[in-house]
Amino acid sequence: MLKAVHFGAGNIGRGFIGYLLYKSGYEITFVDISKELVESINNYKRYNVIILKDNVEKEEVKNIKAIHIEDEENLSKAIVDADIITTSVGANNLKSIGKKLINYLKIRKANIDKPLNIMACENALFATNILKNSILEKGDKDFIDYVNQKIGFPNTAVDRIVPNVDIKKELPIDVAVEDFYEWDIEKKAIIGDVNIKGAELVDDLEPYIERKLFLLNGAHATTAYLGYLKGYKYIHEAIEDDFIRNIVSGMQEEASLALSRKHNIKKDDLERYASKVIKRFKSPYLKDEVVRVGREPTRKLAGNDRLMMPAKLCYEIGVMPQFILYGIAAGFLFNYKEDPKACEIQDDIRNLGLEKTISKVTGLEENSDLLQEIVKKYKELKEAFGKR
Ligand SMILES: NC(=O)C1=CN([C@@H]2O[C@H](COP(=O)(O)OP(=O)(O)OC[C@H]3O[C@@H](n4cnc5c(N)ncnc54)[C@H](O)[C@@H]3O)[C@@H](O)[C@H]2O)C=CC1
Ligand SMILES: O=P(O)(O)OC[C@H]1O[C@](O)(CO)[C@@H](O)[C@@H]1O
Repeated sequence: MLKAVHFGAGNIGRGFIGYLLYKSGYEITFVDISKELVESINNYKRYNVIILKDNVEKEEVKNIKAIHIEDEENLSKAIVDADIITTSVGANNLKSIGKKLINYLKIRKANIDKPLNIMACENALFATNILKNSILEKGDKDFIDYVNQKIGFPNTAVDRIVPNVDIKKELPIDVAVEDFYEWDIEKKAIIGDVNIKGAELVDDLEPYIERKLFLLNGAHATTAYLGYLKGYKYIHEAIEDDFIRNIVSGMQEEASLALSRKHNIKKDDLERYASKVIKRFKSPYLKDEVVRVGREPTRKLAGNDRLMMPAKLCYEIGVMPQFILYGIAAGFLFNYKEDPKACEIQDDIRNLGLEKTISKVTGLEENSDLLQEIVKKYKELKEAFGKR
């Protein structure tokens, strides 16, 4: 049986990547930092994926086990035997995974000679490259040659909304997911074969990653930050608010203009994709909390992420992205106390001032047009809704 090692046994790990790997005939070894989650997986040796729609479906995932990230002996064995390694740990945790993989890949090099593909499945542009660079950065020539010849590092775009929804579960590790999913994998970077049911191998991945990161994740973050500001708990409630939906659709139009210019994608293809995303947000089954979708705002408001990237692309073609900037401004008003990164931004606004904080998070110059527009929109939104 084909063997997969997956780092990050969370929502996406179990609800999407693990689900499709199992359906493709892989035996899955999950690796996680949570001892409780590792014990739970080894205790039950299976879990259910609950597909949230009008007639809820349940699909079982079996042939699984789990290893704790510090269990060096078993992790080493799993890496040596693996046919595929995937991650869904959060883009900010990729570098630490890469560093851990170095020694295990050196042991693999000395013991086995079969192709291996490593794929990061994160909401970030070219996340697999981040992982690959952290594996190679201190390597000697022999190791670098081995990695470049024997290991494929395809980038991916992963899309399935997997909320932390509170529903009746048979097992504590069951996971509830939206009905939709899309997994695009960079064909040219694969070594040997990767056959995953439901995943699509694409020649040019960049348009897929940027379309998803801007039109889904960017729209999602905009809905989340404005929804939080107006006191909504769930995405499906916030997207029904006309003021919010108007800004979200406007930001999708701006991002679509940038995408169509950069990747020569037909406008009506992007419009169809964008309106399907809004329909997905409206699903009342997901009960997706705005504070999950808006989590870690320092990452989501950063210069290389889902809002600033399309904003800069618009500005470069002479368009001031008014709606995208409302989403970014709302992100700086996201003062959710349970989110350490949201608290970091609010502390900085108090200590450094608004303009310095926006510059620190987004990478924009303080005197830039985009930053000054964000400041204006921040003040407008705060005046109108900032009572929280
Ligand atoms: N939840 C969703 O709807 C989607 C999430 N994603 C992306 O998938 C990734 C994971 O997201 P979720 O599954 O929602 O988060 P999650 O928090 O449910 O799962 C992350 C898992 O990774 C584990 N983890 C964290 N650092 C680790 C490390 N250094 N070593 C091993 N395990 C580690 C955590 O213990 C947790 O179990 C993120 O990059 C996210 O952006 C992508 C598409 C959809
Ligand atoms: O996982 P992140 O990047 O923190 O943000 C959550 C986003 O990812 C998604 O899981 C979809 O990719 C959505 O739930 C949301 O847009």
